Amino acid sequence: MNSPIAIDRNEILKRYKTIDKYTHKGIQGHALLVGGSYGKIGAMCLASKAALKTGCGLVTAFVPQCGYEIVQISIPEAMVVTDDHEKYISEIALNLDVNAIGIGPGMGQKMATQKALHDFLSNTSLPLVIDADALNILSHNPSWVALVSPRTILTPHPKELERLIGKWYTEEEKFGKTVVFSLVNQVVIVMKGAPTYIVDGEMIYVNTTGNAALATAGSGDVLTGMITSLLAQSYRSIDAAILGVYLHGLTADIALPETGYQSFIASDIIVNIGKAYLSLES
Ligand SMILES: NC(=O)C1=CN([C@@H]2O[C@H](COP(=O)(O)OP(=O)(O)OC[C@H]3O[C@@H](n4cnc5c(N)ncnc54)[C@H](OP(=O)(O)O)[C@@H]3O)[C@@H](O)[C@H]2O)[C@@H](O)CC1
Ligand SMILES: Nc1ncnc2c1ncn2[C@@H]1O[C@H](COP(=O)(O)OP(=O)(O)O)[C@@H](O)[C@H]1O
Ligand SMILES: [Mg+2]
Repeated sequence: MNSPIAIDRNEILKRYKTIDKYTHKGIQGHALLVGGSYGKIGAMCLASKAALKTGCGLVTAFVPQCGYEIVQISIPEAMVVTDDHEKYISEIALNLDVNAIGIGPGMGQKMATQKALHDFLSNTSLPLVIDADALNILSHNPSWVALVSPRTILTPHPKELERLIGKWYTEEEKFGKTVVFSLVNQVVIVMKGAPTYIVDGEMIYVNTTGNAALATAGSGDVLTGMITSLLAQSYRSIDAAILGVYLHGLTADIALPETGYQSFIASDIIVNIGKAYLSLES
């Protein structure tokens, strides 16, 4: 295994793009977030708001009908399109001009949702982030991984990674299997944890920001929104993954003196994205 490249400020400044003075929301990128189910619409609220705060121009959330008012009221800046089903996603039918899609947070794994994911993957070649239940559905249906477009970003936590690649017995075996999965399927894998590693074929990166405050409900959902936003802003997959993971961790480092480990919640990541960006400008 190649020794990992540290994702530090230097690596970030090689990739970070400042905003053009004359940009407008129409060219700043449109991110679509797909997910949510009854009782887990919050995951989509977090992902959608994080996408907006990471800088894309437009965000649309695709949720089951029970999520309509929740997302509209909690994030007035986001647009909402609903599935035909009340409580879970049953068909991802939309006719929108978007630049990137993040799918999975809070989505559940109902049979109809599984079929919806299958049909969606068969029909999209847009830049994509696959997280949470969308990853779990792929683990249940391994042949569907072949439907995933090259350069797609997968963001598993350790349990989701195990479901995807199978059990490992040593760290070396875990990385070996992840590298093979990345090479065979041509995907970028964000191995979330402490620390987070990013695997792009044989290239392995290790993040240097973040702390245990991030061990809180919804912090992965926020990361999905952030990376999807960066993809929508035309960052290459590997750069979106690297920059998203770095900024996400940096928010927790910035907030820690005020919140401590215990009272930091996923919304605090979103609140501190601005300060994380500003620290790149100074
Ligand atoms: N407000 C909302 O709407 C929210 C909605 N959410 C949505 O809920 C759905 C289910 O997602 P989920 O991740 O909670 O469940 P699941 O895949 O069974 O994994 C849990 C198990 O994985 C493990 N594990 C996790 N991290 C680990 C680590 N760092 N290091 C080691 N192990 C780790 C750990 O396993 P254990 O160690 O207990 O065996 C843990 O018990 C999903 O759609 C998500 O988006 C949530 O985001 C919450 C907020
Ligand atoms: N102890 C920790 N130190 C640093 N980062 C952590 C720690 N625990 C969790 N994280 C980060 O928090 C996020 C958790 O993601 P995930 O488990 O998908 O949360 P959720 O599904 O609740 O949104 C990941 O980005 C992970 O790297
Ligand atoms: Mg998660």
